[in-house]
Amino acid sequence: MKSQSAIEIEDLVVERGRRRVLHGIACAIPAGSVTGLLGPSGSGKTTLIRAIVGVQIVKSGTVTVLGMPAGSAELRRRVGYVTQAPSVYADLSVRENARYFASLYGLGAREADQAIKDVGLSDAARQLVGNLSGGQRSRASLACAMIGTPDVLVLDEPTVGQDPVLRADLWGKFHALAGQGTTLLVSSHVMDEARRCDRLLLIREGEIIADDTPAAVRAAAGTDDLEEAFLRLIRQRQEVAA
Ligand SMILES: Nc1ncnc2c1ncn2[C@@H]1O[C@H](COP(=O)(O)OP(=O)(O)OP(=O)(O)O)[C@@H](O)[C@H]1O
Repeated sequence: MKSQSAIEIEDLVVERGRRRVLHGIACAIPAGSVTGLLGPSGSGKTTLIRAIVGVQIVKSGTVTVLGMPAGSAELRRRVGYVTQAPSVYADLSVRENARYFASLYGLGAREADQAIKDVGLSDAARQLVGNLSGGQRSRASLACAMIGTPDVLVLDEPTVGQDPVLRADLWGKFHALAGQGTTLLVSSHVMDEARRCDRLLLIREGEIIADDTPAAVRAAAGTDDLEEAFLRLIRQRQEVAA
């Protein structure tokens, strides 16, 4: 059976600062999976994410999330979004932040503490967020976004600044959430993270150049190395265009 799509994008065109940055993107992101959005800096990852969470003005095209137009009021509680800039209160402790976000969902201390544990921040739970390292702060944001188990969780470069052990733990957590039915879209410009995804969307200069499983991307490019595969797919496109 074909898995249902949680996010569907058709002919999406976005202009920023009078420059076209997404050129007619079309893709479908299956429900209950971890999809990696990978591409170089400036390729349009954050812009695409902004369109999915409904905060980006689009020139044309459609973005449908859980069967509704992106940005619909009903999606607010069902879609979690972690931006690159931490979105937690610096003058509250990690625990106070988590409990505050839990209260918005009618949840309590138990769920808040579990989310803190899930991102490996239990030891820092009493610290003010303003006193944390950058990597710890972004994990605090992630914990708050995971509370309430949204149906769709969109994470913009969530593993930047994390050490390799924590990165592996976080990816484990992403897959556990997907196993429970959450659809995750995780952006990264680190190709090493691509192998950890169920599916990949490779984006370059505002165009999708691959939308498949890591294994299929490797096979299409004829290499086991995903970074090399990305380069080969770019070259293939350039040859076709020439
Ligand atoms: N507010 C803005 N006004 C004008 N142009 C913008 C704005 N924000 C981004 N851009 C441009 O849009 C393009 C896509 O940017 P975007 O932030 O989506 O890329 P990205 O892939 O997320 O990059 P990074 O990995 O560095 O975060 C870039 O060329 C960028 O310069």
